[in-house]
Amino acid sequence: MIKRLAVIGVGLIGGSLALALKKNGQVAQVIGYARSEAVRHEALQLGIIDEAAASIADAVQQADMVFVAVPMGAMAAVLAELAPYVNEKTIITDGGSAKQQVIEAAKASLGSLFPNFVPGHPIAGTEKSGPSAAFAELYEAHRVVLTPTSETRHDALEQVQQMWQQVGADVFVMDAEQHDVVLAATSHLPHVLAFNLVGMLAQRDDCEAVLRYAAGGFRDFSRIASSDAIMWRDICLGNREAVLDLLQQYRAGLAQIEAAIRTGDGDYLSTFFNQAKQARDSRFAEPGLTDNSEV
Ligand SMILES: NC(=O)C1=CN([C@@H]2O[C@H](COP(=O)(O)OP(=O)(O)OC[C@H]3O[C@@H](n4cnc5c(N)ncnc54)[C@H](O)[C@@H]3O)[C@@H](O)[C@H]2O)C=CC1
Ligand SMILES: O=C(O)C(=O)Cc1ccc(O)cc1
Repeated sequence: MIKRLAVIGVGLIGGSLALALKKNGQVAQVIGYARSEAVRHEALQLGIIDEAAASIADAVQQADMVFVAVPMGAMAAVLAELAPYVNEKTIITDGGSAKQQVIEAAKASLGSLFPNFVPGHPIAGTEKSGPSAAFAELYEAHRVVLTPTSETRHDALEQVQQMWQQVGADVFVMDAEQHDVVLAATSHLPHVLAFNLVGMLAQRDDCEAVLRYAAGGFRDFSRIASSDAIMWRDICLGNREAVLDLLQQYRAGLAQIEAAIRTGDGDYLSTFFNQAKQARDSRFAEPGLTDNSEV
C-alpha cells in the first residue's frame, strides 16, 4: 500500500496509474503536479489526484513513491528539481518511452539517491494525451518493462514491480540498452513512419480526395500519427542512435522494394511480402498485435 504517491505529469500515463491505484485501493493519497495550473485543476476535477501541488518540491516532499510521467525532454529538468526534496526512503520511478537517457539524467541529478530510482516503461498507451485521456484500466494485461541498473536498490525494484502488478500489468525486467533497441523497432520507428506518411499526404494538392477514399488499412496505420508531437519529438531525439539505425535499415528495405517495382521484379515482391505475412501470422501473433485495439 502506497501512503502518498506523487505524480509529476498527470496526463495519460501518470493519470492512468493514479486512477488504477485508487480504484484498487492501493494508494491512500495522490498528490499531482503538472507545469500548467489548468492541467492540475483538470486532474483534480477528474478525481485523478486528491491534491494539486503548486511546485515539484511540494509534490514530492512527503511522498513515499514518486512517478515521473512527463515528456522525455522534460525528464532531466524534473529530476533535477525534485532531487533536493526526496530522501533515502523515497522511491522514484518513471514511465518514459526510452530508458538510457532518463537513467543518465537520474544519475546526474539524484547523486547518492540514484539507487532509489527504478527506470520503467509501461508498454501501454493510446494516441491521446492529457488528464482527460487517462483511464484506470489502461495497464490491465499490458506489459511494463523495468530497466534497473547495477546500482538500483533491490527493494525499490520490488516495490515498483508490485505497484504495476497491482494495476494488472505483467512486469518484465530488461537491460536499458536492449529496451531502447527493441522499442525503437516496434514503437518508435512505426510512429515515425506514420507521421511521415500522413504528413506527406497532407501536403498533396489532392489530399481531400486521397483521404476520402482511404480504406481500413490506412485508418489502422495512421492512428498513431494522431499522437502528441512534443512527446514524439522527444522520443526520437532521446533514443537517437537506435531510431537512426532502424531508419537506415528500413530505407534499405524500401530501396529494394522500389527497385523491384521499377524493374517489374514480381518474384522479389511476392517472396518478400509473403515472408512478412508469414512472420506477422505466426511469430508476431501475440495478443495486442492480432486485434485492432491500440497497444
Ligand atoms: N502516450 C503513450 O501512449 C505513452 C507515453 N509514455 C511516456 O510517458 C510520458 C508521459 O506521456 P503522456 O502521459 O502520454 O503525456 P501527456 O501529455 O498526456 O502528459 C504529460 C504531462 O506532463 C506535464 N508536463 C509537461 N511538461 C512538464 C514539465 N516540464 N514539468 C512538469 N510537468 C510537465 C503535462 O502538463 C502533462 O500533465 C512520456 O515520457 C511518454 O514518452 C509511455 C508509454 C505510453
Ligand atoms: O497508441 C499506440 O498504439 C501506442 O503505441 C502507444 C504507446 C506510445 C508510446 C509508448 O512508449 C508505448 C505505447
